[in-house]
Amino acid sequence: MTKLSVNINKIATLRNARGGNVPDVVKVALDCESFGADGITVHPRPDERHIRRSDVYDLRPLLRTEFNIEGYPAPEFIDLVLKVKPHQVTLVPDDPSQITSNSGWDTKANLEFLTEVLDQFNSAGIRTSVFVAADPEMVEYAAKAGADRVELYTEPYATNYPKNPEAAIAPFIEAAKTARKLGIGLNAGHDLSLVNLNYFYKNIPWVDEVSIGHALISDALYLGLERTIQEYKNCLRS
Ligand SMILES: CC(=O)[C@@H](O)[C@H](O)COP(=O)(O)O
Ligand SMILES: NCC(=O)COP(=O)(O)O
Repeated sequence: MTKLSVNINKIATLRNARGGNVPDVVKVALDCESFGADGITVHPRPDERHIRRSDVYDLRPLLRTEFNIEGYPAPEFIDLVLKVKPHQVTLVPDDPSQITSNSGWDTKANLEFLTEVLDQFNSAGIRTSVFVAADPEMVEYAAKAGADRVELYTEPYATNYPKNPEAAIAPFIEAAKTARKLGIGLNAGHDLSLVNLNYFYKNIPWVDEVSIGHALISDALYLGLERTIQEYKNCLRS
C-alpha cells in the first residue's frame, strides 16, 4: 500500500499570517490523520516562515501515524531531528533563501557529507530518505551513502504531465526501478496533485509514500479536508 503523508506547511503559513493560533496546526494534523492520512510531513525552514521548531516538538507526542521531517541538514536541523526522533527524516538540499525546494541532491558530489549525516540518523533508529531527481545515478549514490529510501523530486513530472504523460513519467520509472533493484525504499513528492497522482501511482505502484501539501491544501478550500484526503487516497488505488 502506498502511504499518503500530508504536508501541513501551508497550514502553518496561514496561521503565521496573523500571529495567533488559527488555524491550529496540531489540530489540523490530527484531523488529517482521522480523515485517513497515513502520515504527516513538515519542512521546518531556518526562517520559520511556516513550520516552527516548536510545532515539531508539539506534534511529535500527539501524532498517531508516521511523522516525516524534511529539511537541509544544517547543525540545528540535525539537532532537532535527533531530539524529536520522527519515523523518517528526508534530507533536502535547500538553500535558506529558496521559496521552495527546486532540486534533488547531487548525491555523487556530496557522498561523503551525506554518508556522515545519514550515519547519525541511522544510528538513532530514524528511517532516512534523500531527495533526488529522477536520475538512476543519483539513486545509486544515495544508496551508497546509506539512505533507506530516496524521495523522487516530482516537480518536472507534474510540469510535463499535461503535455505528454508518457514522456513525463519515463525517467521516474527508470529511477524507481533502480531503487527497487538496489533494495531501497521509494518516496515521491513535490507538486503531486489530483490531476497527476493516479497516473504516477499506476506506473510506479511500488512507491512506498507520497508526501503532498500545496495542491492538497488548495483543493481542501473547495472540497473540504476530509473529502480531499479521501480523493487523494483514491488516486493511490489501481
Ligand atoms: C521537499 C519538498 O519537495 C518540498 O515540497 C517541501 O517540503 C515543500 O516546502 P514548502 O512548503 O516550503 O514549499
Ligand atoms: N516532499 C514533498 C512534500 O512534502 C510536499 O510538496 P508539495 O505537495 O507541497 O509540492
